[in-house]
Amino acid sequence: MAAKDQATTSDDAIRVSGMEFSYEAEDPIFFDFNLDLPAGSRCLLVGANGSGKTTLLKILAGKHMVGGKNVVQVLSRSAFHDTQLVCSGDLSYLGGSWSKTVGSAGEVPLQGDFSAEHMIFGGLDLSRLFVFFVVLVEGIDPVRREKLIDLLDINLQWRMHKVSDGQKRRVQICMGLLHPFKVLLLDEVTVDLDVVARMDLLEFFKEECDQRGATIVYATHIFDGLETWATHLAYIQNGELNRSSKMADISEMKTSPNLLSVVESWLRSETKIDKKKKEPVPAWKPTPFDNSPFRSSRHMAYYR
Ligand SMILES: Nc1ncnc2c1ncn2[C@@H]1O[C@H](COP(=O)(O)OP(=O)(O)OP(=O)(O)O)[C@@H](O)[C@H]1O
Repeated sequence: MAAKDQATTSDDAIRVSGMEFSYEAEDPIFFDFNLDLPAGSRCLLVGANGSGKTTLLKILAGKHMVGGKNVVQVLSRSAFHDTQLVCSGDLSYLGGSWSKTVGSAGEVPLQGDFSAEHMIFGGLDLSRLFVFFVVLVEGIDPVRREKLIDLLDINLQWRMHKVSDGQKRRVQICMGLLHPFKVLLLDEVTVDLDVVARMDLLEFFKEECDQRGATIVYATHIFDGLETWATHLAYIQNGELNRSSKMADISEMKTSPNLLSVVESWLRSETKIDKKKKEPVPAWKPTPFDNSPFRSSRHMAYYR
């Protein structure tokens, strides 16, 4: 699926070929990185802390520019250059911590009078609003909105400055899902949710992919219930795509169908390799013999 030399198909929702990226004045995070995902897939993005998951999701969301115009394509359009991808709501990114203003929550496309720009210019701070106003975005299918409000158990009378982190997160997720996205990028968004909200949300995502052909990439460290949820898995190690395949093709899952143990074993062996690489070369220590006229090569060899 992901190999550079493997032919991509026209129904790929995500296509990354030969991508290189580095943060300003830093060593490259990605070098010649390739990933293809077919429309309708639900791909888990796994990897150790700092391996590059968030960076990759942000690149797919068009938030970071990479060299070359068609290197990162979402729905056959350039993720960075085609701003309509996000503005239309076809591409939605949900991640990071909840922010108080629409300006930052504007990762979610808001339309109509409640547009992100309008709110920023108005200097309006979402944090004191009734949730009712936050989710009442114009041009949204009311049935879909009701479904999401019900699914996420959102009380429209909540005041944003008086709700818990998990409740804020539910509102953020609701806003991000109001528009029927075609590609959804999720960066560990279920972390504040209780188990019922999380499982219901995963089921909703599954329906979106199965019924509408939407594509989801989900970076997470929480694997409960994901064995049967995901269709694909991409494992990033230090900016390299270590594995990328259909879930059904992961050989380790056939012997132990427990995703947590499988990923844990990958990360543990990765840590061992990294530790070996980092093992310091024993430093040469000067000894009393070094300055002695009687020192022998045997002594020197012993101390080095
Ligand atoms: N704004 C930045 N400037 C410079 N380096 C950064 C920046 N953001 C991330 N990095 C570096 O890029 C690498 C990948 O970070 P990234 O956040 O993509 O990892 P991650 O896999 O999402 O990690 P985690 O599982 O901890 O969320 C890390 O080495 C990190 O230090």
